[in-house]
Amino acid sequence: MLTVIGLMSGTSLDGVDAAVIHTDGERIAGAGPDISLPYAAALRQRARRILDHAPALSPDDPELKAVELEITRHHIDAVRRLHALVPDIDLIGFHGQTILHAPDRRMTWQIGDAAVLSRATGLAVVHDFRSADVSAGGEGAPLAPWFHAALLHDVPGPVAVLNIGGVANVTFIDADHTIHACDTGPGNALLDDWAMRHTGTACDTDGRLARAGTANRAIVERLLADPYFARPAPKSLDRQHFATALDRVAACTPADGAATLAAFTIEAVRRTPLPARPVRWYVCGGGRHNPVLMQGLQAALGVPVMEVDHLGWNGDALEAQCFGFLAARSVRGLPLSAPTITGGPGGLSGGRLTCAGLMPVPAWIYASSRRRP
Ligand SMILES: Nc1ncnc2c1ncn2[C@@H]1O[C@H](COP(=O)(O)OP(=O)(O)OP(=O)(O)O)[C@@H](O)[C@H]1O
Ligand SMILES: CC(=O)N[C@H]1[C@@H]2OC[C@@H](O2)[C@@H](O)[C@@H]1O[C@H](C)C(=O)O
Repeated sequence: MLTVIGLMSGTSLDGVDAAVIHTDGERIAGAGPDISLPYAAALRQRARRILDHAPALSPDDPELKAVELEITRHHIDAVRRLHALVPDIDLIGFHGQTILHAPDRRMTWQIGDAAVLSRATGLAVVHDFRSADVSAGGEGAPLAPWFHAALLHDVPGPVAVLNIGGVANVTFIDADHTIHACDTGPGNALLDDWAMRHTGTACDTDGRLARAGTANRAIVERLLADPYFARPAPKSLDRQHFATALDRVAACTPADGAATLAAFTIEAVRRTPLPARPVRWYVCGGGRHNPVLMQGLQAALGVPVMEVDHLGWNGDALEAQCFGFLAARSVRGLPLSAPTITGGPGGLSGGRLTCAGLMPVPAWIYASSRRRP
């Protein structure tokens, strides 16, 4: 078993989540402490501008480099705090910040400097988890299903795990424990942008705005006419894929617009084609704190919908733990790709190892059964 710090900076751009996990990339022996370090509003805005302009940006763009360094600094800070609590860390799993995701153009771009993180912490870092799959023709996402399936190994299927982050993604585990996955559609990102526009807050806290409004069903149907929803899984999304949805609700009152965007997220989940009907849905990600989304999902799905916390999981640390787990998979050469998860070839591993902080490289890395893509 390795003791790994997993790091995630999600599409909501709210900050770094960091968590310690004990794992060999197949089983999970336990979890350690976790923390979240929020980005200040100014950094969120700068990161958001980078994300909005990413398709046209050069990798050497000075503002991109400055934001990348600032984001890396937050990750270093998060690792140092956890390392002080758990001294025997073997490895870091560093997702970075996705600023662009276009698998159809064989492109996925996560910023964050793994060499700087490794040097600053003295730890080996696995990063760039999605590129190998995308290069091989896969979606490069979602990757969390590997972790969800490991956590659910003794839970009878069919069940679904729904992650409501900026984008939402589902892991479906069938009765025979085969895994199917895809991004379902928007998560919180549109609601966050709408709330910022109308209330100046980073999200529709506790669904207060949406609860006061009425969803415009005609607009929801038009939004669901996006070709993404007709595509079969596996499939994945860029955070900005549905950005024009905000124009479609522009004439609504703030409350009705929020209710309509919440209904869009819910209806996209309901219409996601799955191999069988889950008997239960377990929800993780920040969207589970929004009661309008949770109650709407319960009504739409017609089977129990509960927070993953009911399973004893830590719903707020889950993605960070996941990238610790995936780092352990990576150094062991275990698959990160699968035809029914990312659409990439079965058996393909992923992630890149950087040991800039270590001289010599720890022996266990060579002792493990690493197979590089
Ligand atoms: N009390 C709350 N009420 C409403 N929404 C909330 C609340 N708490 C968190 N959220 C939502 O959760 C979001 C953060 O979720 P999360 O941390 O899962 O996102 P992420 O890690 O960026 O996502 P991704 O899975 O896309 O990488 C916030 O942007 C907000 O929309
Ligand atoms: C490209 C990218 O960063 N995708 C994220 C995003 O956030 C949610 C959804 O879109 C999912 O596909 C993925 O993250 C999770 C952790 C995943 O890979 O499973």
